Amino acid sequence: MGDGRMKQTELEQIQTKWLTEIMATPFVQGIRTGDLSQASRDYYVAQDAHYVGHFEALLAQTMQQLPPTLRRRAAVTADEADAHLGLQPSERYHQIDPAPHNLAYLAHLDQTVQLGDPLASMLALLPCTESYGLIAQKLAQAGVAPGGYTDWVAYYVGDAYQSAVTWSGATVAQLLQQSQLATIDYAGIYATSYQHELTFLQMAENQLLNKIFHATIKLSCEVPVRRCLICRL
Ligand SMILES: Cc1ncc(CN)c(N)n1
Repeated sequence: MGDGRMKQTELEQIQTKWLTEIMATPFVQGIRTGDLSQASRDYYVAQDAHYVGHFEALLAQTMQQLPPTLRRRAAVTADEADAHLGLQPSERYHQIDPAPHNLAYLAHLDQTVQLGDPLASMLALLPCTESYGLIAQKLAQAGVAPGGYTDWVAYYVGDAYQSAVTWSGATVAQLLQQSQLATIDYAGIYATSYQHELTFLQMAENQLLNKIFHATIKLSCEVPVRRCLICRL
């Protein structure tokens, strides 16, 4: 019989379920094969540059909620610019605004961190940190094709990133051990972040959307009042 508190195994089941779907997305597979359009990479990097900046601020807030013994000694921030460069974005990405799915993910993280409960905050942030560490390890194991985005994979399998993954997992494990019966839906918070991670990657390689944006961009050259909602061109 369980004691009503959340278990590590419950987290592992959630992680396995979502990671399987994440690995199957065309964007993740495109990183391995090199089959990603410029539009997809620009779109992803624009979204992620916005996301990472906000994530780092929320991680810094979470750090203040942790007992001092659990705080990370290494620098908290890593802007992931090298990972973005690894996807070879064009200058156009600077003109792409944050999309609703990105803002919805950040709103979930923000609302959770504002609860002020360190375990809830860490569980909301964990899918972000751990999923990319795992994605990159799996891609490296599968073997990145000659035209694939090896620098992106190298960034996330690198020691600096993997040590952040290890710290995040170990901190959650410690907080779980100390946790009392709670009214907060910890598993739900963690699963919701994973759902957002999947959507984020699905949106990055949405062929239909990319076609629409291209069509709109072409239109905007001739009819300036119609603008692409993403590029603002
Ligand atoms: C959306 C998202 N999730 C995770 C990561 C890896 N920190 C990222 N850069 N962006």
